Amino acid sequence: MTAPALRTGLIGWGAIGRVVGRALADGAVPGAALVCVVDNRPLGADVPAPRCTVEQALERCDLLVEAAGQGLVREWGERVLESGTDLLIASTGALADEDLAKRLLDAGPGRLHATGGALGGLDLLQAVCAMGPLDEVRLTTTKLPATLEQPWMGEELRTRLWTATGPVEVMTGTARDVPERFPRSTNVAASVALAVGDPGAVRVTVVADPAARQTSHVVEAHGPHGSYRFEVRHVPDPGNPATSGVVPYAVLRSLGALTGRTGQIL
Ligand SMILES: NC(=O)C1=CN([C@@H]2O[C@H](COP(=O)(O)OP(=O)(O)OC[C@H]3O[C@@H](n4cnc5c(N)ncnc54)[C@H](OP(=O)(O)O)[C@@H]3O)[C@@H](O)[C@H]2O)C=CC1
Ligand SMILES: O=C([O-])CC(=O)C(=O)O
Repeated sequence: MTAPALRTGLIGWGAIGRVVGRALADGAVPGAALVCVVDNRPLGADVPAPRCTVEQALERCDLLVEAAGQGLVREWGERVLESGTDLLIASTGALADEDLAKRLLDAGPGRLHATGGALGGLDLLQAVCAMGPLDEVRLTTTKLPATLEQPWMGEELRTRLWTATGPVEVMTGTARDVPERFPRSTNVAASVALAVGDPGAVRVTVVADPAARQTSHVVEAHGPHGSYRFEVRHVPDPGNPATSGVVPYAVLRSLGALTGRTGQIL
């Protein structure tokens, strides 16, 4: 007998959500059925499932997929999990707030999951950390300047960003502070932190490069058991260049793993 399809709700009908929603409606993930879509904005005529509120989605769904932003995770994360609904998040940067991360990891009976998103190698880093802590973990993220401009930036940094003719370092910090400063662009830093178990241990450099037609993320780590380097270069989503085009497909892969699809690399 086949198990009933996981009733899946999607929060965020943007660059990630549209691809995920349409693929789910086309049956791309056997075992997951798109039930509803939540977004602040009008969804347009071609949305493949009814629009609803987060409260309504909690009544209708077994699993909510967050592709909206860190604010959604902050505002709704605990309520979703306490209602018994599972939550798969793209906006891992919300977990840079260690109090929130602890509350979400302790909450239930719903389970919290994070997609690997734009990064690879997190599974291996997690396995390595099970042998003991790493000595050093670094992430260097390079993106187009326009995707990195933030309201908190002063005149000097803003000018440096916009007049750059080559790579410009915009911020160095840890996975504790960087994802909050670039909430739509550096969730990957918090994802590395989730894999290694310590946001303060992940040194992050954010670089703006006007020639960066591809977004790059380089993770470097070493410790007593070995050295690791993962480098990815992604074509950005054409509608939202802060997001790499691969991310919705990473979310679909995560959904395939959650539904227990056979042959998955876990
Ligand atoms: N882990 C990873 O590797 C990555 C993670 N991300 C995360 O995924 C998020 C979504 O990315 P993307 O699809 O490109 O973003 P988009 O801005 O293209 O789409 C997000 C959509 O969600 C809506 N939204 C935001 N907040 C809420 C809310 N509280 N309730 C309902 N709808 C809401 C937005 O509406 P409005 O604009 O009106 O708020 C917008 O329509 C990013 O903000 C980022 O945090 C992105 C890329 C990679
Ligand atoms: O899509 C990417 O390359 C990464 C990204 O925006 C994020 O981590 O928030």
